[in-house]
Amino acid sequence: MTDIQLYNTRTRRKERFEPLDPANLRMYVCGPTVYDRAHLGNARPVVTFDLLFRLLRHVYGADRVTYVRNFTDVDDKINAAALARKQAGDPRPLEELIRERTEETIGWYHADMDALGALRPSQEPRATEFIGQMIAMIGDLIEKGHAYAVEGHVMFRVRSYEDYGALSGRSVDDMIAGARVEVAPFKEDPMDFVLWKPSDGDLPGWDSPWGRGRPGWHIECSAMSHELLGDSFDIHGGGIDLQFPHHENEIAQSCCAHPEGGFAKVWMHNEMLQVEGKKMSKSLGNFFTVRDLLEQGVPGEVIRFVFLSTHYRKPMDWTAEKAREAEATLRKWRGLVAGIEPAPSPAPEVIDALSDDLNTAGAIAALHGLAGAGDLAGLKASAGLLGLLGGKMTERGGELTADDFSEELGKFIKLRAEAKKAKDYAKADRIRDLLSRAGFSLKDTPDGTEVSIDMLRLAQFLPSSRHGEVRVYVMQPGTEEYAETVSGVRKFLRRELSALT
Ligand SMILES: Nc1ncnc2c1ncn2[C@@H]1O[C@H](COP(=O)(O)OP(=O)(O)OP(=O)(O)O)[C@@H](O)[C@H]1O
Ligand SMILES: [Zn+2]
Repeated sequence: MTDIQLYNTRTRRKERFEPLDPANLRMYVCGPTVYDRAHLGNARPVVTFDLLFRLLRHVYGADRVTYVRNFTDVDDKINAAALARKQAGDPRPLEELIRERTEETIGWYHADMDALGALRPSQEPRATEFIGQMIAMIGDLIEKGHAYAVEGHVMFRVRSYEDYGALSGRSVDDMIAGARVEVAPFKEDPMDFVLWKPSDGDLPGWDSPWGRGRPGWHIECSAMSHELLGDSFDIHGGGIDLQFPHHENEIAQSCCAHPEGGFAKVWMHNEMLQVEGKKMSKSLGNFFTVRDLLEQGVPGEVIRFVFLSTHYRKPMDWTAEKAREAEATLRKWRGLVAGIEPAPSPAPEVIDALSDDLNTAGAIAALHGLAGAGDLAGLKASAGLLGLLGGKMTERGGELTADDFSEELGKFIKLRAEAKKAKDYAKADRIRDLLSRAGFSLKDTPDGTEVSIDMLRLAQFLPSSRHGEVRVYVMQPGTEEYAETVSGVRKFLRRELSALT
């Protein structure tokens, strides 16, 4: 059995990983609050823990690893986003706007993370589906003296848990000094944090022994991980920004509610994606989204490769130069392995590197070694373990060109020219607009009208879900999607043509 070493934030050293139950490995990773598109920083834990998931599946067996990553779909940021829409004049009830917002965001998240080659976790629980378990856990904490109800709130009594701060290696008093703790008159102690809070008006709320309200953020993860993974599980992950207070609070809640279990054995944290030395974050406004990059034509596989080039515990920047180098390497390797059957197993040096606390830079160096030595079957199998070179080619959009529709487009251009000549500018504009809806833009030049095609617009325009936003980047001539896209667009153009004439 391969020996896996992982750095445990809690003990602050690399440890030999020993599963609690080798037949049932369990990992929980804090997922996104679904109120907006994921920024590039949010993708870093996804790629990091996807890689760990793949490694564990390889070493222990694919059906022996359970990976849970939650969606936080009840949160004040979501409420604020929905409220903004309502204030902008949307007549629908807030509840409906909230649901629409979270559904939409989860769809975006899946599409973007799929594009990075991340496997879907085994389970993706939504907080709103586990409110009952949260209420039960909070009730239990009150009974055990670790929490108190006050003014419609339930607060966790931090001083009741002796080991509070162990994960960060700091005392409660140091943490108070360094943190922005919310002062509320009803708190027994400034460190106490919210387990439950009242909801008034049309804010989302559930009935509870403490009145109509909603859970605090931290209790969500404690309740969901307990429900799905039990009192003790192997690995808990997330970004280092969550270490305090979120993970300290999760530990306090879970260990006080279930003192018989050990909660998470290994704590793993990815470092931050930075912009000029600062964490990329929504609140600082220094972010761009995964979707922005995909739209610029950067293949998801390139984004993944750039992440993997830096060790997950080191801060990193995104640069266009890194993306260019990654793309050149991937293209070269794809050229080499085309048509080659992958070896039955990844190369030992690649497995060894990954097993050393996910030494991805070492693994990539080993891939270069395999390519250099001409071991192409080994290269293909080993790259697969890193989630690279698999499946379809992640080509830039653009294989599909306006030439594919030259017959139909020619007719539109002719009709538009005729309309202009007859001074029917409304009709000429209508033709331009309907083409632009499908992603075609027209440019008049002295030599005639040039047509260019915006792949993303085109993919979004097509109604079928097979043509989701991501697909377009993986479309190649000769594939089924390609043929479907061409015929879908052609149908639309013909229908509009016959309506015009
Ligand atoms: N710049 C970053 N680099 C790496 N990981 C990050 C970064 N920003 C957030 N994360 C991680 O992304 C995951 C999702 O976090 P969450 O949804 O709470 O982010 P957010 O609140 O939208 O982001 P922000 O911190 O920008 O407000 C968490 O695991 C978090 O640690
Ligand atoms: Zn969490």
